[in-house]
Amino acid sequence: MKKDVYILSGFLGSGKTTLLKGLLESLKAEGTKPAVLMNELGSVSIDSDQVDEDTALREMLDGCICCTLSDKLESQLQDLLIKEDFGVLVIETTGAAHPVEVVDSILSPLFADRFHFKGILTVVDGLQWKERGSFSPSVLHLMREQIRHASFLVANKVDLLTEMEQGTFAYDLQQLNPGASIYLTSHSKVPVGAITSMTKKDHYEGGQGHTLTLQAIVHTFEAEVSGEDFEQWVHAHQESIYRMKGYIPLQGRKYPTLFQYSYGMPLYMPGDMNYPTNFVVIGEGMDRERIISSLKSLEG
Ligand SMILES: Nc1nc2c(ncn2[C@@H]2O[C@H](COP(=O)(O)OP(=O)(O)OP(=O)(O)O)[C@@H](O)[C@H]2O)c(=O)[nH]1
Repeated sequence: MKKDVYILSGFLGSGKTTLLKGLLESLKAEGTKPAVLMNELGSVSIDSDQVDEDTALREMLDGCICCTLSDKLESQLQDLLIKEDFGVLVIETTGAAHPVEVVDSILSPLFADRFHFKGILTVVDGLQWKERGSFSPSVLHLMREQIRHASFLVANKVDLLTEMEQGTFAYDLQQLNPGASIYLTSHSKVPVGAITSMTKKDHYEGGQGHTLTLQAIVHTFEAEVSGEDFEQWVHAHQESIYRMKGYIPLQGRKYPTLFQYSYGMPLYMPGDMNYPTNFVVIGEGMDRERIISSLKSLEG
């Protein structure tokens, strides 16, 4: 059975670890075995003490999961799958991470049959939000991105806001991400059922084309495809697709070819094994059925 994966995002100090602790307790109380992958920017882990010993934990220290550690993330995920018994995986990103880059690894063709990506939970600190004018434009941009891509928003630290400020806070978040569920909380207290039932709001599978909504589509090639046809397909779709990756069974090659595409750059790497021929595309405003049928039509 596929394991559910949640990505925990939110700016530094917003209340992610506080949310994680509560979430782990609630999952265990309802009989689900969680595992945690924790990323911290520093070389020493601080938050891992918050996870009890009977929860499988992997840590990625001294760098950000979304850039320098992205290869390591894949190996940590493999390791968890091989060695640990769990039903749900929670990945806590650093406050500086762009969550979409992490989604990218989860949606790796390697894990298409193993993980079910449930969505991004973003914790927002109400006080930080109120005083966001004091942050640099790049930090502000990151905060907005973390909010925009969430399936579920935890509007935290409302104990530090007046009622009027709480209303403005919720309104601002709704404006930035109208598709997300929003919970006003203090100490990140969210009922676990609200989180586990957020699948239907999951933007990453079968999204309905909201302009700010990212979708991921997975296609498994059932037959070989011509390299030339595939190249043309990529060219024709680069407007709406940000990221593509997967193992393509190209004609004339013994093993599927690893294909990577990001920011307009395609890259082909000859394969050396019979990897599953899963192909993942991530973009906005894509027509899922057309994408799948056009990929199928490449199979000769
Ligand atoms: N007043 C108040 N404090 C809170 C609330 N939620 C969390 N805190 C405190 O805020 C601090 C940061 O909380 P964490 O849960 O560690 O935040 P984080 O997002 O994991 O922090 P980083 O890992 O550094 O990014 C801690 O001291 C918490 O006790 C809240 O709702 N109200």
